[in-house]
Amino acid sequence: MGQGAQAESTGTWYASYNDSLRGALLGQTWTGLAVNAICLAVVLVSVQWACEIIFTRLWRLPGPPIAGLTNWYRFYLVRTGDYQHHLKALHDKHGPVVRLGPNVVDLDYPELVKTMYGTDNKYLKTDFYHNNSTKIGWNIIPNMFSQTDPEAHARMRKPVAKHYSSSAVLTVEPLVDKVIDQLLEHLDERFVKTAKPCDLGEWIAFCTWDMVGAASFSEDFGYMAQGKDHDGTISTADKALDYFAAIGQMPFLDYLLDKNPIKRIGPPHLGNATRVAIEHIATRARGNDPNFDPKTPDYLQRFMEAKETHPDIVDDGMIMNYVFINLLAGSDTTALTIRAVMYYVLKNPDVYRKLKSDLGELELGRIAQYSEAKALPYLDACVREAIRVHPGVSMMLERYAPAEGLTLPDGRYIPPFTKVGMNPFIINRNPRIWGDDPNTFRPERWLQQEDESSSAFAERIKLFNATDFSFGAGSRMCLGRHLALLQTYKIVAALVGRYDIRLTNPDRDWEVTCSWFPRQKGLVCDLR
Ligand code: HEM
Repeated sequence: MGQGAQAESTGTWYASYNDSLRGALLGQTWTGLAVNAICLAVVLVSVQWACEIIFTRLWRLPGPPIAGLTNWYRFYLVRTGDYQHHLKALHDKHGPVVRLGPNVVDLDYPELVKTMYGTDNKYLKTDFYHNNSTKIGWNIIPNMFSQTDPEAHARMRKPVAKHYSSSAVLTVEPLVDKVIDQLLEHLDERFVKTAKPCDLGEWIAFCTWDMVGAASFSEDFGYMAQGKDHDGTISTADKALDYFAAIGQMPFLDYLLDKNPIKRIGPPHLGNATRVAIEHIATRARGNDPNFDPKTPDYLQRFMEAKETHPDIVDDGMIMNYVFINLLAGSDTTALTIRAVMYYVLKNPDVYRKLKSDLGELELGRIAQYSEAKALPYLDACVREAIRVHPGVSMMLERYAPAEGLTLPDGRYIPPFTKVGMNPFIINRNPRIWGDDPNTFRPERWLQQEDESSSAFAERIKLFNATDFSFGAGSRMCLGRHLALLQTYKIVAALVGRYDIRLTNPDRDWEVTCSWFPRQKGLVCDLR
């Protein structure tokens, strides 16, 4: 090519490049619109970011410098699968206040539980919870867990709250008993008779999911019958909760991923569980549900009654929401709590011997009544201690600081609308409350010591109870805690009372991965 032709070609290319660039900058082409939108987004995010850094004055608070610049840091911590230990290490290094994001502070002040998680709704849930909303078509419907507006939340909670009280949960005890009975039969047949090692952790998950199905709509999901997660619901729920935990650190990402209106890039849906729930609601509404026995009302029945008594609040969508809360908030959390009790008891042979002899002496029968099991001080101590060292939610329960800000016990000030919170895993290890061995599983701490007066013991337990944060606190406290505890006490009593159980590999520690819930692997046991 001659020099003239080359210059002409370069000139043409330059002109066309110049045109598209101008077009892009003026927003006259699709590329231009996209470039402009991205630039605008970058500018807005940067301005917000700079304002947060400059005006919130949080830069004075301790924490990793990178956390002051971006939420990607806490997103990364959650994705490591070891969130709770990373956070504990940060608190050990920086003290009770750790800055986790540009506008996020994690606190370890048990004395502030009542202030921050009270019943006055001064500290509102943050947008961490938005992504837990139910998405139906284009509509995003907050459920009881994710609702951030206190009035709307109270309206949702009121029609069903009474059915989860400590006395009301006893009405579903017969449904729970049926499932525990099946668990024992399966363990006898599949593991005791064959002397094969049993992955007890897996069976506890099958059992709690079946139990939640039974308590919700009088029919289990068949996980124990099939001996596996036959429809993938359990693993899908795990994935969904891992997604919620990570995306909650940077909630806007949810609109680009799971709630993306053009192409959804989220965790898989709970297809089969949704189908089962809808089928049950439909057959119950038609009055031809073969599994339902009116003498033992289940939760679906209670929710349908709530539709009659509170027609302005409860419609079919809300019934679905209530059912899904039972499934999603109640199965994994309860399973990991039961596993935690079993693991710590089995890892500590003295504790195991003591619990077994206590249970043996009482002749509780094949399945103890909840009232009997709850009244056993050593079982109670084991359950409470396992929940303390291994709380089912090991994530910061995020709230916005109120308009007047928050003054910490040491005088430091947290400005309004900062995301503040406490994490049960950290609070449950605070040495000011739990003494000099907070990391040790020691059920005896819940019992009166030989040299301790009754009044001193009562004072100590009062302090423990006041800072007990494993189920949250105040008006947003866990709705299903009594249901979860009923299952936990009964199953642990049934397993330890009935079998001679040993860890197949007693020297091996289990693997725990934590995003929202600390999930465990490696509770493989020999049952006799
Ligand atoms: C051992 C098992 C469980 C643990 C450790 C647990 C833990 C928690 C925690 C820590 C919260 C407070 C979250 C926050 O304030 O940010 C919570 C809330 C909640 N939990 Fe549970 N939970 C368990 C079982 C259940 C069960 C069986 C249900 C079934 C109904 C349930 C339903 C709920 C609901 C509806 C809320 C939201 C309450 C509200 O905002 O009004 N949970 N849970």
